[in-house]
Amino acid sequence: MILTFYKYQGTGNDFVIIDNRDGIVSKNNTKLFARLCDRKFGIGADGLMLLEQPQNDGDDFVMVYFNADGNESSMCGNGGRCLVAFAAFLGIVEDKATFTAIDGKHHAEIKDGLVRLQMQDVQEIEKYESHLFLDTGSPHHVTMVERLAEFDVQNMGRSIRNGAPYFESGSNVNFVEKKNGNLFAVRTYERGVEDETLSCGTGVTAVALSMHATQQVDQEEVDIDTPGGALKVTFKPTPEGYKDIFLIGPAEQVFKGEIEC
Ligand SMILES: N[C@@H](CCC[C@H](N)C(=O)O)C(=O)O
Repeated sequence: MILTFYKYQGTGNDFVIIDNRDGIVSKNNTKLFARLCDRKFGIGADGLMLLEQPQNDGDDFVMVYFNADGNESSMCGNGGRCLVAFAAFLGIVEDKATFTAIDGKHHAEIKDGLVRLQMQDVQEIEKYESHLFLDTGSPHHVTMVERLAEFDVQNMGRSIRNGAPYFESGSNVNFVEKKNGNLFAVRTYERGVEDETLSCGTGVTAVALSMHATQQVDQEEVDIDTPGGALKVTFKPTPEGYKDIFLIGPAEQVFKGEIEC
């Protein structure tokens, strides 16, 4: 079979996207997804997404996300932003979109060339001496470091991701350095990619909330520099947790192709 695919990137977090509204691809084809994401034997990507027919009232589409290892995983923030740009490219949406992903319903808007994606509310942030842990749709370990540019994200990230208390199910691991005011630099080790990626949307969302929760910042808007580009996170702190969380940044189509599978 010849499969048409699209390649997108959001601050360097890159994805293969397939329009699966007619169900041409089975969601259980882990081997195929891993091969398509392989940077030497396939197209190459941090993850793969299927855009599927909406199942719920008011939705424009369904997002199904797989990590580069081919396994379906939890929410991908940059992926969600890219899928909204893809839905606009297909003409499914104009400047506003509503879709369901594994963590529930999301609203998004395309404005001034950026995709503004609403993330799920976050009720709980676990604070430890050396780090924080929270779920922003995907699990994230957040730790402050000095000299982030020289930090060994690959080895430190891998050992935290595989160690206690995460073990096999794992966590994504974010290393953060405060730059100035409300600007932070972040590098992320992603589970399922098992490597540092150039950016992680749920990761920078976790960092922004963690920096607010630990009084590193008092604004309700945090700017994050990732190795792949700049993202912004806005939110409302309430006594019940963080609400109205938005992940804002660019998402662009890189190319379209066909592959035999
Ligand atoms: N790159 C993503 C996160 C993708 C999921 C993650 N690797 C996991 O399995 O938890 C993002 O932009 O949020």
